Amino acid sequence: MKILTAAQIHQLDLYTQEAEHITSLALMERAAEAFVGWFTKHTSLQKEIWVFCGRGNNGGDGLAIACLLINRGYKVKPFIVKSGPLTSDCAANLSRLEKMVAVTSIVTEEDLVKIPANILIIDALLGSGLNREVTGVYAAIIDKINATENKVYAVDVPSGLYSDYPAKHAAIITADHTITFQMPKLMLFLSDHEAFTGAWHIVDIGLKMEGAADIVSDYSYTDAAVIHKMIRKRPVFSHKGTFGKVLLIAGSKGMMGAATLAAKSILRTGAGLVCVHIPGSGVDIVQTLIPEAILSIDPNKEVVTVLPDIDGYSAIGIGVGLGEHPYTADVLEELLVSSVDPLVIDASALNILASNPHWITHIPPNSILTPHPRELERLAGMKFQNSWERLHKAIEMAKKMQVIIVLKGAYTAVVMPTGVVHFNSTGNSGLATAGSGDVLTGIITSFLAQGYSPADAARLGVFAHGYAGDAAAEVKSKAGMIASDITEYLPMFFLDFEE
Ligand SMILES: NC(=O)C1=CN([C@@H]2O[C@H](COP(=O)(O)OP(=O)(O)OC[C@H]3O[C@@H](n4cnc5c(N)ncnc54)[C@H](O)[C@@H]3O)[C@@H](O)[C@H]2O)[C@@H](O)CC1
Ligand SMILES: [K+]
Repeated sequence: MKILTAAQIHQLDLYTQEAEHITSLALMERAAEAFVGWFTKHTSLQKEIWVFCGRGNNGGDGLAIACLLINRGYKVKPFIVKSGPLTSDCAANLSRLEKMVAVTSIVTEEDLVKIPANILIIDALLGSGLNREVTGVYAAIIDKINATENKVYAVDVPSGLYSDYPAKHAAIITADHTITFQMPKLMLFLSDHEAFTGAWHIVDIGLKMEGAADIVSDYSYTDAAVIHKMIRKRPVFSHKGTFGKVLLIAGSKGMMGAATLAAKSILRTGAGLVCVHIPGSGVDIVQTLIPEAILSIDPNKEVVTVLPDIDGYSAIGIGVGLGEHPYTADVLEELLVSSVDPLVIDASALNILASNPHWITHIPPNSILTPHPRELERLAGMKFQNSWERLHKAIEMAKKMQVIIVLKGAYTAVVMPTGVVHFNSTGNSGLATAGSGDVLTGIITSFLAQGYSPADAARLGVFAHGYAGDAAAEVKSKAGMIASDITEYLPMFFLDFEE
């Protein structure tokens, strides 16, 4: 699903109105109904609801929401900012609401009343039309709402947060839930914004998505629909060679578990065969834990010192648990120089690269690098001030290096060599556990070996990893799940998307 800017969404609104011969007021009513559908499912009738509405169409949504909630028996106290003129749809909903209940006007800060405890708040002050710093009466209301302990539900976006770029001002609603219309906005994906957005949820307001076909966006959201189109069925007439042969160069003394996790994930993702090149001391461990894997044994017991024969493999992954011994670094250099096809590069291999930045030119184009934020900082040779800077540095690096960067975290960003970014939709905080990255490397390498393009292998891999993590968390809990559970729940992904 494309992620559109506020201006592009407005374009889509107009397209929908024209295509369906409906007014903007009717579309606003749909948005209000979609919000209320979510809201009534997740709240009870018991608490009074204060609805704060601004002068634009976000405020119009708030007023329409208030009407709908009153009709459903909720006790509602609405407020309208009247520091200037209202948009026509906002005014239309205000006169409708005023026939049902008294609406308190807020013209200046003096009109603000004390907000009691134990109510629910709907924030419909400012939406995607925000185009300047928030000051004056809007800022005063936002501060007052944020100072209470009440649960806050933001309509479309938390008021004060721009949809497409970070805000510099302080007056931004800190919502518990953001109910966003039709598609996620770019700002919902930045970790620094979690305090403002809370948990966010997409509700369908029936915009005609074919109107977005020609709209160009550098950002997209990898949801289940995308994956259903991407994933291929396994052919009936197949043998293990059909599904690719993976070489994994991994492990060092004390970190053989990483090699095991990645190798097992390669197999659980459906590759036909995996050969793991490990130091000698890991043989019993890996052979016992994964009898299905073939071993290539390094002459050194503790670290990888020799590059095995790389011919005949459909994909090669390097880095998990390797350590950064100088001999191991030499192996990485040799692999980079002698490879033509894209590689999957993770963990120790990324740190070795960060220490040897001149090797970057040897990385085969379209290779997949899977750094977590700290590893990206080391690769970039700088500290990032915030997640916006981090994302933009990743885009710059992916373009410059002509590689795919999988920037790991909530909504993992898969950044293409073109600069296009695909945010992932699956996963939970339980994935932030030791070994989870090793599992991801295994999954991506496996998809690559099965003939998916590097771009698809990265997006599929990240989605499947998150999906398996969600399935694991349902049974084992977010805190209680461990990396090997992600591997064990990978079959859930294939049952739901391939079978
Ligand atoms: N466009 C449409 O057809 C639809 C829009 N919808 C709603 O409309 C919202 C967008 O509405 P608008 O474009 O009217 O904009 P907003 O309601 O977000 O903003 C209202 C007005 O506030 C002004 N403003 C901007 N920044 C300000 C600031 N810092 N301080 C004070 N005033 C400021 C703007 O000039 C704008 O006219 C969406 O977020 C969504 O909630 C939905 O009803 C669905 C349909
Ligand atoms: K809002």
